Amino acid sequence: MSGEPRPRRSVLYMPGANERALEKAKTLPTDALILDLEDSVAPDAKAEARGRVAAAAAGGEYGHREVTIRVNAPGTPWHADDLRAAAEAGPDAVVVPKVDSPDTVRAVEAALEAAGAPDRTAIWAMIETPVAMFDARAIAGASERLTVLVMGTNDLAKELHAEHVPGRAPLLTGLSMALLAARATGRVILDGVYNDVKDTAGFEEETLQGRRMGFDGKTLIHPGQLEPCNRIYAPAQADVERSRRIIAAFEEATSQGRGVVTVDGRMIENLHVEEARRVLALAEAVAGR
Ligand SMILES: CC(C)(COP(=O)(O)OP(=O)(O)OC[C@H]1O[C@@H](n2cnc3c(N)ncnc32)[C@H](O)[C@@H]1OP(=O)(O)O)[C@@H](O)C(=O)NCCC(=O)NCCSC(=O)C[C@H](O)C(=O)O
Ligand SMILES: [Mg+2]
Repeated sequence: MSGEPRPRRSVLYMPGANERALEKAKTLPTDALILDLEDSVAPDAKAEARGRVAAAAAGGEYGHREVTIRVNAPGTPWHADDLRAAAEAGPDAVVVPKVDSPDTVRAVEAALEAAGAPDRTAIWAMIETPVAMFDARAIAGASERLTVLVMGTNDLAKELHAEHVPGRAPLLTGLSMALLAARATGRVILDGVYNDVKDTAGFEEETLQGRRMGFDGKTLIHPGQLEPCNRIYAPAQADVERSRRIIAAFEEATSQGRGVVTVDGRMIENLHVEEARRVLALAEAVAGR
């Protein structure tokens, strides 16, 4: 289920109880949506939000946007009902918070299948606890239905007793461990949210940091974060042109029996050509939006 260069530059959370936001999302330039039943929904509003979110996901009015439902965490009173409702709605994915072990993934998979979830409904696992960091590779590889890891940097900071600081030094170990797990298992991985919705410069700095680390996209909490996020996670025109030059130069070199060449003064080998092809495929997929 993974491996396709499907753009997931921007993945916007919205509170499942907020009807206006659910409606507004149909026109927002986001690659994917997470209709939230967990932290952004008060306990008294959970049941109503569940029905609202399931109807929105089943309604099929979100166009190219992937629609996912974030259920409440395993062990909470709402988890089983959320999974059943999500399975019946058949979204693109069910986002599971606070996944701490491969057994949790398998239990979610079994519950979705027992409730008749279609094959197209993937599992996205949130990696947001210290325990999950140490088991990230086993979690990521626990099921073929699991296609995406999602960083939960608010919960991670809370669990670590860490502060949110520019550069995210306290979180870098966890971010890197989850990234290694995603790449080791061929999964997509999304960066965590930036809480200050008015701080555009801070948001851009953190988004660029995530892209440079290797994330495939970022989770967001406000429509104002969409434009910079889509821009930063799309290959820039200069990268596209350089990728084309790399492929052309390497093809010419190999036709002459050489396995290495320079482009713009830098050594290019087969591995750089693979990366150039990945950039072009992503640019093409983004252009198709
Ligand atoms: C953060 C917010 C509470 C800010 O709300 P508000 O002050 O009302 O925003 P604005 O007035 O600027 O809103 C302008 C318009 O945009 C719409 N809007 C706002 N946010 C969204 C959204 N997320 N999706 C869709 N539309 C949105 C407003 O309705 C306004 O529309 P209009 O009236 O037509 O002008 C709010 O942005 C918000 O609730 N964000 C999402 C919060 C959320 O989902 N949190 C849970 C996920 S974060 C998390 O838990 C990560 C993880 O688990 C971890 O551990 O890190
Ligand atoms: Mg969280």
